[in-house]
Amino acid sequence: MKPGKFITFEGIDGAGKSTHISFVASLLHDRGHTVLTTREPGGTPLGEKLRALLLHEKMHLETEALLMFAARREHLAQVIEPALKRGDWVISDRFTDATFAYQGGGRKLDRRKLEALERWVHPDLQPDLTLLFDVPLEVARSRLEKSRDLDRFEQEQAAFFAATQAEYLRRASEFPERFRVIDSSKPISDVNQGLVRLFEEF
Ligand SMILES: Nc1ncnc2c1ncn2[C@@H]1O[C@H](COP(=O)(O)OP(=O)(O)O)[C@@H](O)[C@H]1O
Ligand SMILES: Cc1cn([C@H]2C[C@H](O)[C@@H](COP(=O)(O)OP(=O)(O)O)O2)c(=O)[nH]c1=O
Repeated sequence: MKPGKFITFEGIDGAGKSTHISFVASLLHDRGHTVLTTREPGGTPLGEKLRALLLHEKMHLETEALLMFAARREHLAQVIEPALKRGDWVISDRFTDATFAYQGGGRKLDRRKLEALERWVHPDLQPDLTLLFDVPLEVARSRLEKSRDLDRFEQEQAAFFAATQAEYLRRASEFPERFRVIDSSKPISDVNQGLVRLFEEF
């Protein structure tokens, strides 16, 4: 039983997740919720160390997937589960859908292995709502290049992001009850207005 709500933000790099997280957090805060925002990989001191390795060190694909779930295990135990039990609303910049999309879709790791890890690490928890920021690949790429130095994932080629995005969209149609796809090719103010409408019904 968890009195709080768990909301995740997903999308390929440059789709606009981080830009809209603080907007949604303040929207929910204004409605009287205590809101905790966090991110993956990361969200705990150990998780942030794993994040630095994941974003910058070369490693075997299965090591990558296992470390994503190791960081997630810690994140759930230290941050997400206690917050939801207290009744807080948790917003996470990425969660397990990202592992299915990047390690499964992008890097082609067998989905059954990821499903086994998911059953191990969080058998009874799924997000209440997942916002998938959807944007054409070229738009995401040009926003990224203008905004920051690129990490190990962001340096991948277009085919990798096409496969990652396709897996995100496949999951959105597999789990329509919790996914909402946001057209984030629109200007930031339009995306914000869409989010206001979406949260009126959530
Ligand atoms: N709807 C939008 N229109 C124009 N630029 C945007 C939009 N959303 C985000 N950006 C810009 O694109 C860049 C990447 O956005 P960011 O939120 O960091 O993406 P993500 O967290 O999904 O990787 C930032 O410079 C941000 O200001
Ligand atoms: C959570 C997660 C992230 N990632 C990748 C996607 C991103 O490229 C990277 C870091 O995510 P993110 O925090 O979105 O990067 P940034 O702060 O640069 O916007 O990690 C995976 O490959 N698998 C996962 O399970």
